[in-house]
Amino acid sequence: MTDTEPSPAVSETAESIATMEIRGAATIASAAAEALAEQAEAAAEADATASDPEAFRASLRAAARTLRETRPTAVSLPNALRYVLQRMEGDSVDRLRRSVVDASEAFVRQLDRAQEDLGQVGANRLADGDTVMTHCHSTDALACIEAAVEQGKSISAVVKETRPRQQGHITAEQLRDAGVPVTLIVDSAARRYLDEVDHVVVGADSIAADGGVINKIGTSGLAVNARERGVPIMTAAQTIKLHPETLTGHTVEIEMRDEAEVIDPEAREAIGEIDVENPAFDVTPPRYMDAIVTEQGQFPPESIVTLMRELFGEGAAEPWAEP
Ligand SMILES: O=P(O)(O)OC[C@H]1O[C@H](OP(=O)(O)O)[C@H](O)[C@@H]1O
Repeated sequence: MTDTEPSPAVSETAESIATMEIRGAATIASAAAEALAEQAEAAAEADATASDPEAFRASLRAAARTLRETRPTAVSLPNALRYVLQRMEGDSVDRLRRSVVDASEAFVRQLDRAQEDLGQVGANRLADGDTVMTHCHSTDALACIEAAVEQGKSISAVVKETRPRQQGHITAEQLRDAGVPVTLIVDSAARRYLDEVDHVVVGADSIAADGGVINKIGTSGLAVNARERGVPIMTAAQTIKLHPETLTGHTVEIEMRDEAEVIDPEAREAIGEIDVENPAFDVTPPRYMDAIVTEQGQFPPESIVTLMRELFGEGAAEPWAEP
């Protein structure tokens, strides 16, 4: 490891995020924070950085850049890196190391607490006997359903499989483990089943300042159909999903993934000359979303900007950039 080279632990985490072995906005955020702590431990031992505070700082910034470059859409990733790097302080390598490890642990604790708190808020929106529809796999959305079950409510679920990666299977398994009866459907059956559903509950990868919800591809179509059917839809999203750059007019980059996730290369070859596109996310305009549920309570999407200013008023610092 040279002074700016990421430790093997960081490279492994970055690779796992890029290949989606580690996935889901909150899980990515905690893995990134933990990887920075591992980088701090490794840099405190490495020849090039162990006795040079500036080289230590540079190696943490480089590690953060490696992690930042893995996937572009979930803002929880840069928000996690920001949280940890902004708390890196001290004039010796040992103090710097301690500050990074402490910040990383504090971040993960905060993340867990936030998910628990938002689960209670989301659960309050659900009534005994409700059927919910889910899309993709979101730990924040599941926290709401599981908290409702813990409140003693009887909840059942219609789970969309969520092509192309079928994260709905993970949701189905976790809900079943929580004692929720599950019906798994293909994505295109969603509108038909909305008639049997009381609530749609989804997660978010990023929330824009105008209240737009960036979530797994298919969320926006589901939201429009839910509105047409009169079924309320909520997004469960901890405040680390608020995207500070959108306060200054930036848009959220939508990740385009490999076409092999959509069609097997052989099948594609057999069809002949076609284009294949695989956007991983879409944007649901605020007018189609009933509520954004956070650990600080629920918000109409249009008012989320107030909370965003409060939490990220100073804008989107990039503490991983070279000074
Ligand atoms: O943070 P939690 O609620 O767990 O997940 C939030 C979102 O992250 C996932 O993205 P991907 O599967 O990583 O592409 C889904 O879009 C999900 O709604």
